[in-house]
Amino acid sequence: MTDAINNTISTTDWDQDTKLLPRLQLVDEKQDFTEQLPEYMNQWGLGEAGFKYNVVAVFGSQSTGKSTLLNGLFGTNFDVMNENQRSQTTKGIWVSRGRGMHVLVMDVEGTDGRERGEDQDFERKSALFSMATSEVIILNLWEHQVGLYQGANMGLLKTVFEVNLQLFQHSKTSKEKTLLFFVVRDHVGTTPLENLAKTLQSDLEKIWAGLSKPEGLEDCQIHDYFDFMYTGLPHKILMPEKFDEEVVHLRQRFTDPTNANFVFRPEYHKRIPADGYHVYASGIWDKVLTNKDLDLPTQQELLAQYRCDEIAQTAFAKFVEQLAPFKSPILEKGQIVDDLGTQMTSIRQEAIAAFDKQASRYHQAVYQKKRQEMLTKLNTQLNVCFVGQLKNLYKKAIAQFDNELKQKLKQPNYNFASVVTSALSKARAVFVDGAQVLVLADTDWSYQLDLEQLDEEFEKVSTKARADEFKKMSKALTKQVENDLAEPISLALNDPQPTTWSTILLAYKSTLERGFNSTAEELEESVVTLKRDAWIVLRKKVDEELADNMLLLKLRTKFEEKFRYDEQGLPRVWKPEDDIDTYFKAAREETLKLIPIFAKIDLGEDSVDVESTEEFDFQQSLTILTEAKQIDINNRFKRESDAFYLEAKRSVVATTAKIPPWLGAVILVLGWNEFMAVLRSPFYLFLFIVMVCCAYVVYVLNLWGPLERILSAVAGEASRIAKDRMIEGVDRMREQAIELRSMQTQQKDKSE
Ligand SMILES: Nc1nc2c(ncn2[C@@H]2O[C@H](COP(=O)(O)OP(=O)(O)OP(=O)(O)O)[C@@H](O)[C@H]2O)c(=O)[nH]1
Repeated sequence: MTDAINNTISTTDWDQDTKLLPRLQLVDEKQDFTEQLPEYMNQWGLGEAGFKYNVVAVFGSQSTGKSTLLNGLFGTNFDVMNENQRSQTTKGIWVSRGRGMHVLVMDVEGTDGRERGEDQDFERKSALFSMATSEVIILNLWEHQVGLYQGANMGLLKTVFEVNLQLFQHSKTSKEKTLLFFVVRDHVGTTPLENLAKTLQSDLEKIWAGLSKPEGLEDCQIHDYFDFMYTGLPHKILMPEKFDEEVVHLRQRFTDPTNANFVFRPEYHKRIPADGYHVYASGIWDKVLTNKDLDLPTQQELLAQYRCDEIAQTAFAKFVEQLAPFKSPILEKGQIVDDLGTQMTSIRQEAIAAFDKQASRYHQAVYQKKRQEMLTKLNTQLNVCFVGQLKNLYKKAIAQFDNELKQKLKQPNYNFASVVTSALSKARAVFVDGAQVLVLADTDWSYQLDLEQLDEEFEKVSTKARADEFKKMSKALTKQVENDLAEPISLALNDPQPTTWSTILLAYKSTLERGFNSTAEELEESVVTLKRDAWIVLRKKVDEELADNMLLLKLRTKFEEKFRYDEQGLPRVWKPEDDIDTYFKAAREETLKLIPIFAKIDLGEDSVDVESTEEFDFQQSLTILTEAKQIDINNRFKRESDAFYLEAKRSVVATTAKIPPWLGAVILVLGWNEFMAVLRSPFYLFLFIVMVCCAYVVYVLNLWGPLERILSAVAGEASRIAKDRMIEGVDRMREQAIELRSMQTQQKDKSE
């Protein structure tokens, strides 16, 4: 701020700035404030001047050569009264820029205006306005007016002081000073300027003392608010050259900061940035017109608020424009903008810089407040992109995790846990790296919640993958167990021994060892389930093998082995002297002893690591046959074995049913003739030998059974055919009988 004020004036060369400067009626006769000031400020090249401009206003009685003085001093072209008409020329307030300098020059309508009559109202209003907007007030007065305490000028000065007190009544601490620059016109020189100044000064103090001061400002001094400067100018009409020379000399005080009497000292500056001057000036005039309380600090604050809002709006509009290209791909297309963090920072930086550039010149408290508001507004907009990009990063991370898992799990020889860990860390990095750079400074943005949610989502995906993996493994293991155990179980159960179950358990364990790969070990909780599943498969296989019929078959086979075969494994041919009952009992007892072996899986010394669940009871799974079932099987087997017993008994009877020797003697005696006839007849002998040979072959090849069946089949067929023939013959006979009877009946009818 200090630097800005130190550079309050910026001058260009008087001689080079020859372009005609346009002037503007700031307040017209109807007391309306112009709307063209911003436009003129730009034309005058002051729009962007910041604090580098000064304002001077001229006050004085009407037709005291004010416009002439300003035109001479500042190169302006305010209207000057035509000598012939001598009527008021300046109406309202006019403003222009000084030639070759950044100075706004205000030509104020003359006071005690004859043409306004007793209307002192405008004088007060213009005084208030000039005091509020200008750093230097030139008070123009004729030399002969000096010392006339009751004169028109004194009334004007009284007004100036009063309005000044009004302007600063609320600001007890900071008293902004204004320079009152008295220009004594037509200064002849007989009374030295110093004497005139003294007279004026004492008059001013008298006026000041006579003022009724506002509450709290009773003791304030005139010098608290004003600095004074006095100068005289020769008669313009009588001594034009001298007048012009003095004016040029006087101009130095307005243009040369190094001049000892330089008027635009920093402490007089109203600290209104040039771009806000029109708002400030029109606001002041508005207050002046409506006769509302006017105090400068409040006005400056109001101006700051208004202008800061305006500046913020412009900066914000540009910011929105710059942000738009990022918003749409993020929000509508779900894209991820790579350098979004950097882009957001730079766009925000640019907007803040644009705001700072102009707004920082205004009331500091207001500026800081508005800056904070602006920052919040920018951050709110940027947050939309932040949140959108986070969402897109979130989706990307999940998709990447899912894809990588699927791909890696398709490859051979993977380790599930390491595949999950690596995919997880990569996908997490996608989100975290992307999110980190999005968190802008001066924000409370955080992606922690999203990260937590993402972790949960990762967990869900990996749980699903784990479940799939488990299913896959379980299926493979079940198949393997089925394949590997089918044969050993079948073999072991077909040859039941006390060691049967330990053989089966051994096969089960070695299958499990081969079935679990490293992945299974990673899936700790699953291993338990897999073991259980494998056990269930084993149990199913055992059930199949020991289904009722299969079990009975096994028992029967075992029984047959014992009962029908001897120790050498040869089939037994029962002889009458054999003790079939004992053999039978022994074989049956031994076979029945197998039922308890089959009935329960005997773990023996082995231990099987299978955990029970609510649905599955391991201990119960060891029981294959319940007590009732065992009894049932027992009974059924006994019934079946009875058949073997009977068969054995029958075969003994068959072998013992021999022809008695006496019957041979009877046959020989009775059949001697036939026997001899056979021996004597070569044909019969041959036939006999053939029959004997056939019988021998049938006996040797044990074809008696089939032969018997063939013969019985042939006999059956022959009897059937004979039966059919007989039925046919009977039918035919019946038909013939019927026919005969009908013929007889016909003949009888004819004869009658
Ligand atoms: N005696 C004298 N007359 C001057 C001087 N300067 C200007 N005049 C004349 O005074 C008359 C009024 O000059 P303006 O410059 O129009 O005075 P003004 O104070 O701006 O007048 P209003 O704007 O009407 O109040 C003109 O005719 C000038 O020629 C001066 O230094 N001495």
